Amino acid sequence: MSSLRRLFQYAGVYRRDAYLASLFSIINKFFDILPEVLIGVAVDVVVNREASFLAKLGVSDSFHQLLYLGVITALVWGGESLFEYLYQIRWRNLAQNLQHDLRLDAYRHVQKLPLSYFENKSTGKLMAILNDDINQMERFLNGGANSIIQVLCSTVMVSAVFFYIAPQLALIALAPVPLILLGTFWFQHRIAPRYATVREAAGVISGRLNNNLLGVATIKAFTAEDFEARHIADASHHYRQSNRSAIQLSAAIIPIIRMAILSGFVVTLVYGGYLALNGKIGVGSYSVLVFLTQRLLWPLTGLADIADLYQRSMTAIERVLDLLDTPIHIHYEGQPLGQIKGALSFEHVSFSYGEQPILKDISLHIAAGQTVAFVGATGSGKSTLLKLLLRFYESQQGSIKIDGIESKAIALLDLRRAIGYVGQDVFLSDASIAQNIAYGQQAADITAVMAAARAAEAHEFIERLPQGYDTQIGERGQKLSGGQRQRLALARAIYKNPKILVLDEATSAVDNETEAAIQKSLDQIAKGRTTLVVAHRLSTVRNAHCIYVMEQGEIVEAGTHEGLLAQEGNYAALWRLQTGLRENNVELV
Ligand SMILES: Nc1ncnc2c1ncn2[C@@H]1O[C@H](COP(=O)(O)OP(=O)(O)OP(=O)(O)O)[C@@H](O)[C@H]1O
Repeated sequence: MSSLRRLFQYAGVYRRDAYLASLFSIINKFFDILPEVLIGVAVDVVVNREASFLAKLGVSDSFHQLLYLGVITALVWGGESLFEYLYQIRWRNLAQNLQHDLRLDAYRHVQKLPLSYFENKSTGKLMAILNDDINQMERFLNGGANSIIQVLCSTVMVSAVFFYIAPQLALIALAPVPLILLGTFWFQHRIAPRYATVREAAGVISGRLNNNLLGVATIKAFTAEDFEARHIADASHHYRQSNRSAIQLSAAIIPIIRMAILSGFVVTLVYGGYLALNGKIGVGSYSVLVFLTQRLLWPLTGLADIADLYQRSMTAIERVLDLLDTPIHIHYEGQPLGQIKGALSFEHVSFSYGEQPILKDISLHIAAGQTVAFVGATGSGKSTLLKLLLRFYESQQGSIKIDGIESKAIALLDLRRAIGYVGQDVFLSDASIAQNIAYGQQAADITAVMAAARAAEAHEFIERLPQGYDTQIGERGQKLSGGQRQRLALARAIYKNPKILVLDEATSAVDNETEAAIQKSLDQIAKGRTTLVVAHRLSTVRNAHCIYVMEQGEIVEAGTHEGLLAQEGNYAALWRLQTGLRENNVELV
């Protein structure tokens, strides 16, 4: 029940809707049961005529009694239909509203989680929760909730009629009900973990599919189709197995409950018939009881089905609510960041993703408006340092300051708004080029978009595209070349017009000539901004005010290009290597 309680708490604003929907379900059930009682009254009319129940109410003529009965029946059916319509509308709209809220809340929450969360979770599994699991709720609220209420109602209403007509018989006929309810609870308890395994397995399939669809070109290039198909087959097999185990239990419950029902039905049929034969109850009452046993006990077979649906939905909802309860562990709040100059300082910053230290006691100061570069061996921690600035991760020791303000004290969104970032993995949306450059803005300022594209040396290639700035670039920008994608990412950061520009290998995929052109515009753009650049090609960073050479998480050399050459250290050796190869016309770097 705890999942249902959690769902109720979550759906607080819809409580009124849920109560109304439940009320309509109850009224509908009331009308639904009445025809059986009316059959009894009809039998009573034709058997007892002037001595019938209706005659006692004052309708003495038998024919009039029948007419009277006909009108009541029409009203009852009309009422049943009306309230069926009303409860359907309420429950189904409630399902849609709740699902919509839950989907948005879950998505918003996921967006706030730290990057480390995503590194430890498969995207596919998250997709399974955000999509499939949330959709499960619709199934439950569309039918399940109403069915539970109606089964409970019919049990209460029919029991009342039973006790009114034949209390002894009622006790015997209803004896299986508690057993059925207990059995259903037991079943629900047993099947819950099996459904949890099924949902997990569904998440794994979704994860694998997602991974493979993203890597379809690699799969083809390595002719790994069969290999990957086997992976999917394994995941699908696991899904099938876990479902099989759930099905085994789920399929047994209805036949078992039916047997329990059978006992109640046989008792009413035989014992009730015996009472009628001996004149202890009337024929009309007997027929009402037989019909009502049907009406009472049959829906109880459905109870198992409902319990099954309930458990499946609750397992899914539990996963969504757990996701919503995942602590964010990031301080979004903080002091607002007004207009900044862009001075940066790293003071004794140390960081590790896990056990292994990645950055060790880094201290450096970047004056506002300066351009600095980080170079060095792959894996030495350059990107990590930039990510700490954006607070993708929080440093374990030391502090990073912007204009002297501790970055952890700044409102996170303000901090990120002040920084234009081009990461190593360019992410573009399935939208037009203009929308990608003006990313995150409702309306793109096309003049500014073009200016940013010019600065990133992207304008020419964009103009050559058939639809220019309106060209749709496909999912993740797959219709563009790697270099074109990078230039769009750069244009996007420039369009943002930030005080701090962070470029992590932002031009690694473009040719030397384009890079030189970008370099020229960047020299212009960097004016009045603090720019941090990570690059492997040293020629890109030779004009920086300061170049930091990193090795295994430490800054081992720092200075201007000329200064570092004069030091004759790692930088000078790397420079000679890169330019030496150039002199021999080998374009390797
Ligand atoms: N999210 C992560 N979780 C765990 N370890 C990570 C993560 N990101 C990077 N690392 C590790 O941290 C180290 C530094 O990585 P980083 O990306 O900062 O290096 P880099 O100097 O930018 O390298 P490159 O020049 O290849 O881009 C590497 O050993 C890497 O394996």
